[in-house]
Amino acid sequence: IKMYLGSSFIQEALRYRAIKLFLFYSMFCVCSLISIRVKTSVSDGSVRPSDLLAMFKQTGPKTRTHITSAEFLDNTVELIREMVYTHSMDKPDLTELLSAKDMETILQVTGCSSETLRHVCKSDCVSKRYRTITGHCNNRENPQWGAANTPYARWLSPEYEDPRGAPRGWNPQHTYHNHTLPPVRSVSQEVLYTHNENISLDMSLSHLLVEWGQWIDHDLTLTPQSPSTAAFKTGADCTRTCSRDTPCFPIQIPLSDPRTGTQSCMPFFRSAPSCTVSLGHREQLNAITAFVDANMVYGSSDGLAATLRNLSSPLGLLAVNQFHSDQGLGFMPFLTRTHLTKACAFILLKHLYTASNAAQPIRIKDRNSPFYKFTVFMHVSDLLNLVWKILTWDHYLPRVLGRSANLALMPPYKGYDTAADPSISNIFSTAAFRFAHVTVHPVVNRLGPDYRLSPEHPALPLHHSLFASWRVVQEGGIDPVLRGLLLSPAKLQTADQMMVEELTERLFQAQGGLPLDLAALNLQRGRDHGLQGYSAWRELCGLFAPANESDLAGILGNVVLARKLLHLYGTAKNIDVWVGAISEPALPGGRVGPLLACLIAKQFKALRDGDRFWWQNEGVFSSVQRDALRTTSLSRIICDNTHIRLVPFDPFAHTLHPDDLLPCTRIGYMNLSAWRETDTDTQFIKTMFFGGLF
Ligand code: HEM
Repeated sequence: IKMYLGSSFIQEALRYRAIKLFLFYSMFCVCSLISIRVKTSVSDGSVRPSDLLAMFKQTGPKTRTHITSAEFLDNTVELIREMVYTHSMDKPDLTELLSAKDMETILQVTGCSSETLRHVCKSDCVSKRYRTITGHCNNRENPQWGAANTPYARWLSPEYEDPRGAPRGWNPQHTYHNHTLPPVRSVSQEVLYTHNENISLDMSLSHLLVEWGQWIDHDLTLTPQSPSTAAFKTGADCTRTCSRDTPCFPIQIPLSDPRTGTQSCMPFFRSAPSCTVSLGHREQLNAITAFVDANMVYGSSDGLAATLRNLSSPLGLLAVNQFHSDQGLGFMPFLTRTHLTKACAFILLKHLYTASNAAQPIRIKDRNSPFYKFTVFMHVSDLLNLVWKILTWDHYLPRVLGRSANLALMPPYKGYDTAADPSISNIFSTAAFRFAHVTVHPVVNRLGPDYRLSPEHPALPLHHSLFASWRVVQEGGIDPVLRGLLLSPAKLQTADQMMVEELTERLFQAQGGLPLDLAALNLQRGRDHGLQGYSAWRELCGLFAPANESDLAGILGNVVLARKLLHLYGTAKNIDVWVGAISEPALPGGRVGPLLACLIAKQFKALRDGDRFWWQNEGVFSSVQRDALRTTSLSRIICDNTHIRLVPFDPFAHTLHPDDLLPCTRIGYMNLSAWRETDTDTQFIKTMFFGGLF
């Protein structure tokens, strides 16, 4: 017989949690309002690296509403667990304690039921023809699949430190498979650390390929932090004791670390939880659509999409910056006040914005122009997201996976598969697609029109280029940077040169404050999301799990590295999956080993097969249009949207010498005549979208 807790018990928990949450958020507002540190930091040029990271993960109002509900739910569930907890009851299972009706009440009061509500999909001709900006209803039977503000998919269940979802390693003494987890910073120092000088180069790949990966990533994943973290940043976040009620999970600095003395830990804030109906384990959410739909250009919400468009014309073009241009070519506009949150927890951003004068263009000399967004690709119109896909699947992926792995893992397209869930998986965003962090070169070269280093704009160490969009405006526009990317090779990933110290020792340092460490962040993020260890992921991919040092040395092709990892982790089962995966030697012709190839291909295959609007799907384009699309090239895009007149035939391949470049006149155009519309089509669009106004 089931003994449920009963409604009054649940009501009590909800009431108590609501009050606590209210006080919690009010406290943030007060803390933030009295904080003059952030305000002044804008003008004196010292924004803390952790503030920049939070800005990096900045999200819109829809995401914030979702997170607030999810945190309320998370807190309530925890309170119920605490209230019924006894020592004999190790893992109170809520489904045993709550009736279906009580669960529904909890979901409703917290707001999670409306967040997880099934979307009703329209069936008019517009929805048959065009994707929604939020990604909903791409799959009509499962409208949430791939939509913005939905939880990441889990390909393997998470393993947290406790039923509530405490991150792995929360208690450093906690053992997994009879071993404790090493501090992430020790792994970063002992396995990943690489001097900036004398790094090996990948002489067959341009650095543009690496940047393309990051660009695509911004189309696929954005994991928000809890809004409440803004308030923690206003205090001495690193030294404060983080309790289970606070979303911080600082990265400890081991005694052997050169940072000891200046820093006792690095700030780290947990990813926000997401609303889940099952009240099971903690999940994280993707704030943007999963689909490769160029949402980093067009937005993932109707509100943002509208502000990014030039609504004064019927052409559906993007809005351009009214104050600055790249020698006649448009930059994206500055963010307006409406993009910024009114929520107290995001007051940090508000301070930054107010300080840089909302009504006026941000003074670009200010070197702190985080709200200034630009991209060379913005000149390109709606065809762009198709071009995106072709460049990614046909040009980028074969180089990352290697030709034969690409053929094996990405078989030819067979049509839209309604059973394929295109949602981004947690492992992909938290570990697999971060593989490219180890291919980032520590220097940003800027080249003049003749593709030679220009004395006017010398090469920059990477940390001087991050969050320095003002440089593009003041130091010659996008062209010198793009030429640099075209002619510079990528960094080669090797077992003894993993991640450059620009990223492990100087991340976001240029703005002041103690720098972050990207390797440590990746590892800690994996633990924050409860990702299982290396061996479990190998097994998921049908690869054998190493049982001892010689197995691991065999897989990694390197005894020293295997020994180092086992010295730190004790067992291959515990190796954080990101570091285990990047330690595997690359497959022939590719840049990743077997585990990463499996995980990356699985994700991209799901994105292709589970997208109703995939360009090869019957009925999306005519065969003439498909043939035209295949002739697209990144070189042509560069020629059409910059002042660059000499380009490589294949911009993802490394070009050794400027003499090997081709004039733009020799780069073919995509034939757009296949898109010429009939009068009926034009009339249809005018009526549907503009009510016949134009
Ligand atoms: C200069 C180069 C880069 C820098 C400075 C950089 C920095 C960062 C930082 C700070 C994070 C957040 C870390 C955390 O707190 O969890 C991150 C996340 C991530 N990065 Fe990079 N990254 C770079 C290049 C790349 C490239 C080339 C790729 C892929 C090809 C990539 C893929 C990702 C992914 C998938 C995430 C997770 C995003 C999310 O879910 O929100 N990054 N990166």
